[in-house]
Amino acid sequence: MVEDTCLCFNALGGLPGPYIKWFLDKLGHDGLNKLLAAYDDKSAYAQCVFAFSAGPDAEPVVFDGRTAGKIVPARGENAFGWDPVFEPDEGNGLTYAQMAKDDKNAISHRRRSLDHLTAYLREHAADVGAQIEHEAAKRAKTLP
Ligand SMILES: O=c1nc[nH]c2c1ncn2[C@H]1C[C@H](O)[C@@H](COP(=O)(O)OP(=O)(O)OP(=O)(O)O)O1
Repeated sequence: MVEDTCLCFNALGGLPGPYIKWFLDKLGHDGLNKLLAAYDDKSAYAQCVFAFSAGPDAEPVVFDGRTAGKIVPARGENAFGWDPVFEPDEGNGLTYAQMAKDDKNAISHRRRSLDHLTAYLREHAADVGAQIEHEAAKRAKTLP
Protein backbone atom coordinates (compact mmCIF):
# COMPACT_ATOMS: atom_id res chain seq x y z
CA MET A 1 0.00 0.00 0.00
CA VAL A 2 1.30 3.47 -0.88
CA GLU A 3 -0.01 6.99 -0.30
CA ASP A 4 0.70 10.39 -1.76
CA THR A 5 -0.83 13.79 -1.08
CA CYS A 6 -1.29 16.71 -3.47
CA LEU A 7 -2.44 20.30 -3.16
CA CYS A 8 -3.75 21.44 -6.55
CA PHE A 9 -4.38 25.06 -7.54
CA ASN A 10 -7.07 25.23 -10.25
CA ALA A 11 -5.68 28.45 -11.77
CA LEU A 12 -2.36 26.65 -12.29
CA GLY A 13 -3.84 23.58 -13.96
CA GLY A 14 -3.43 21.51 -10.81
CA LEU A 15 0.11 22.53 -9.83
CA PRO A 16 1.87 22.31 -7.39
CA GLY A 17 0.04 18.96 -7.06
CA PRO A 18 2.44 16.21 -5.93
CA TYR A 19 5.27 18.76 -5.73
CA ILE A 20 3.56 20.66 -2.89
CA LYS A 21 6.06 19.34 -0.33
CA TRP A 22 8.89 21.14 -2.12
CA PHE A 23 6.89 24.29 -2.94
CA LEU A 24 5.91 24.56 0.73
CA ASP A 25 9.48 23.94 1.83
CA LYS A 26 10.98 26.59 -0.48
CA LEU A 27 8.19 29.24 -0.62
CA GLY A 28 6.37 28.93 2.72
CA HIS A 29 2.71 29.80 3.29
CA ASP A 30 3.11 33.36 2.03
CA GLY A 31 4.84 32.21 -1.13
CA LEU A 32 2.02 29.74 -1.88
CA ASN A 33 -0.44 32.67 -1.74
CA LYS A 34 1.82 34.80 -3.96
CA LEU A 35 1.81 32.07 -6.63
CA LEU A 36 -1.87 32.94 -7.15
CA ALA A 37 -1.47 36.74 -6.98
CA ALA A 38 -1.97 37.10 -10.74
CA TYR A 39 -5.21 35.09 -10.72
CA ASP A 40 -8.71 35.84 -9.45
CA ASP A 41 -9.34 32.11 -9.06
CA LYS A 42 -7.94 31.04 -5.68
CA SER A 43 -9.76 27.70 -5.71
CA ALA A 44 -7.85 24.52 -4.99
CA TYR A 45 -8.36 20.96 -3.97
CA ALA A 46 -6.55 18.71 -1.54
CA GLN A 47 -6.06 15.21 -2.88
CA CYS A 48 -4.97 12.01 -1.19
CA VAL A 49 -4.39 8.84 -3.15
CA PHE A 50 -3.94 5.46 -1.53
CA ALA A 51 -3.07 2.58 -3.84
CA PHE A 52 -3.31 -1.05 -2.81
CA SER A 53 -1.86 -4.14 -4.45
CA ALA A 54 -2.23 -7.69 -3.12
CA GLY A 55 1.26 -8.56 -4.42
CA PRO A 56 3.90 -7.96 -7.11
CA ASP A 57 1.78 -9.37 -9.96
CA ALA A 58 -1.59 -8.04 -8.79
CA GLU A 59 -3.01 -4.90 -10.44
CA PRO A 60 -2.91 -1.96 -8.06
CA VAL A 61 -6.26 -0.37 -7.19
CA VAL A 62 -6.29 3.40 -6.71
CA PHE A 63 -8.45 5.33 -4.21
CA ASP A 64 -8.74 9.05 -4.94
CA GLY A 65 -10.00 11.30 -2.12
CA ARG A 66 -10.56 15.00 -2.70
CA THR A 67 -11.65 18.03 -0.70
CA ALA A 68 -12.41 21.30 -2.52
CA GLY A 69 -11.49 24.69 -1.06
CA LYS A 70 -9.41 27.80 -1.63
CA ILE A 71 -5.96 29.17 -0.84
CA VAL A 72 -5.99 31.95 1.79
CA PRO A 73 -3.42 33.87 3.88
CA ALA A 74 -2.26 31.58 6.71
CA ARG A 75 -4.61 31.27 9.70
CA GLY A 76 -4.70 28.78 12.55
CA GLU A 77 -2.67 27.12 15.26
CA ASN A 78 -2.50 23.52 14.03
CA ALA A 79 0.30 24.33 11.64
CA PHE A 80 0.74 20.92 9.99
CA GLY A 81 2.04 21.30 6.42
CA TRP A 82 -0.14 23.61 4.31
CA ASP A 83 -3.16 23.34 6.67
CA PRO A 84 -3.07 27.10 7.53
CA VAL A 85 -3.50 28.21 3.89
CA PHE A 86 -6.23 25.73 2.86
CA GLU A 87 -9.84 26.71 3.59
CA PRO A 88 -12.14 23.83 2.67
CA ASP A 89 -15.57 24.74 1.23
CA GLU A 90 -17.17 22.63 3.98
CA GLY A 91 -15.19 24.21 6.84
CA ASN A 92 -17.57 27.05 7.75
CA GLY A 93 -14.91 29.59 6.82
CA LEU A 94 -12.15 27.95 8.87
CA THR A 95 -8.86 26.73 7.47
CA TYR A 96 -7.82 23.12 8.11
CA ALA A 97 -5.43 24.56 10.73
CA GLN A 98 -8.29 26.27 12.59
CA MET A 99 -10.53 23.22 12.65
CA ALA A 100 -10.67 20.72 15.48
CA LYS A 101 -8.83 17.56 14.46
CA ASP A 102 -12.03 15.49 14.36
CA ASP A 103 -13.75 18.11 12.19
CA LYS A 104 -10.85 18.13 9.71
CA ASN A 105 -10.74 14.33 9.70
CA ALA A 106 -14.49 14.18 8.93
CA ILE A 107 -14.10 16.00 5.59
CA SER A 108 -10.41 15.56 4.74
CA HIS A 109 -9.00 14.33 1.44
CA ARG A 110 -7.26 11.52 3.37
CA ARG A 111 -10.48 10.45 5.08
CA ARG A 112 -12.22 10.27 1.71
CA SER A 113 -9.47 8.19 0.13
CA LEU A 114 -9.51 5.82 3.12
CA ASP A 115 -13.33 5.61 2.95
CA HIS A 116 -13.00 4.42 -0.67
CA LEU A 117 -10.31 1.92 0.38
CA THR A 118 -12.43 0.63 3.27
CA ALA A 119 -15.48 0.21 1.02
CA TYR A 120 -13.37 -1.67 -1.53
CA LEU A 121 -11.87 -4.02 1.08
CA ARG A 122 -15.32 -4.68 2.57
CA GLU A 123 -16.84 -5.42 -0.81
CA HIS A 124 -13.95 -7.55 -2.06
CA ALA A 125 -12.76 -9.09 1.23
CA ALA A 126 -12.90 -12.70 -0.02
CA ASP A 127 -11.19 -11.90 -3.37
CA VAL A 128 -8.50 -9.76 -1.74
CA GLY A 129 -7.80 -12.46 0.87
CA ALA A 130 -7.50 -15.12 -1.83
CA GLN A 131 -5.23 -12.87 -3.93
CA ILE A 132 -2.92 -12.22 -0.96
CA GLU A 133 -2.75 -15.98 -0.24
CA HIS A 134 -2.07 -16.68 -3.91
CA GLU A 135 0.76 -14.12 -4.06
CA ALA A 136 2.22 -15.38 -0.78
CA ALA A 137 2.15 -18.99 -2.03
CA LYS A 138 3.89 -17.95 -5.27
CA ARG A 139 6.60 -16.16 -3.27
CA ALA A 140 7.08 -19.15 -0.97
CA LYS A 141 7.70 -21.37 -4.04
CA THR A 142 10.43 -19.09 -5.39
CA LEU A 143 12.30 -18.87 -2.06
CA PRO A 144 15.34 -21.18 -1.79
O1 LIG B 1 -3.52 16.90 5.48
C1 LIG B 1 -2.54 17.63 5.25
N1 LIG B 1 -2.55 18.95 5.57
C2 LIG B 1 -1.51 19.75 5.36
N2 LIG B 1 -0.35 19.33 4.82
C3 LIG B 1 -0.28 18.02 4.46
C4 LIG B 1 -1.34 17.12 4.66
N3 LIG B 1 -0.96 15.90 4.23
C5 LIG B 1 0.27 16.02 3.76
N4 LIG B 1 0.70 17.30 3.92
C6 LIG B 1 1.96 17.89 3.47
C7 LIG B 1 3.20 17.14 3.89
C8 LIG B 1 4.11 17.36 2.71
O2 LIG B 1 4.74 18.63 2.82
C9 LIG B 1 3.16 17.44 1.53
C10 LIG B 1 2.99 16.20 0.75
O3 LIG B 1 2.62 15.11 1.55
P1 LIG B 1 3.18 13.66 1.26
O4 LIG B 1 3.41 13.47 -0.17
O5 LIG B 1 2.31 12.67 1.95
O6 LIG B 1 4.57 13.85 2.03
P2 LIG B 1 5.63 12.84 2.55
O7 LIG B 1 6.31 13.51 3.68
O8 LIG B 1 5.01 11.53 2.74
O9 LIG B 1 6.64 12.83 1.36
P3 LIG B 1 6.90 11.74 0.21
O10 LIG B 1 5.72 11.88 -0.72
O11 LIG B 1 8.18 12.22 -0.37
O12 LIG B 1 6.97 10.42 0.92
O13 LIG B 1 1.92 17.85 2.04
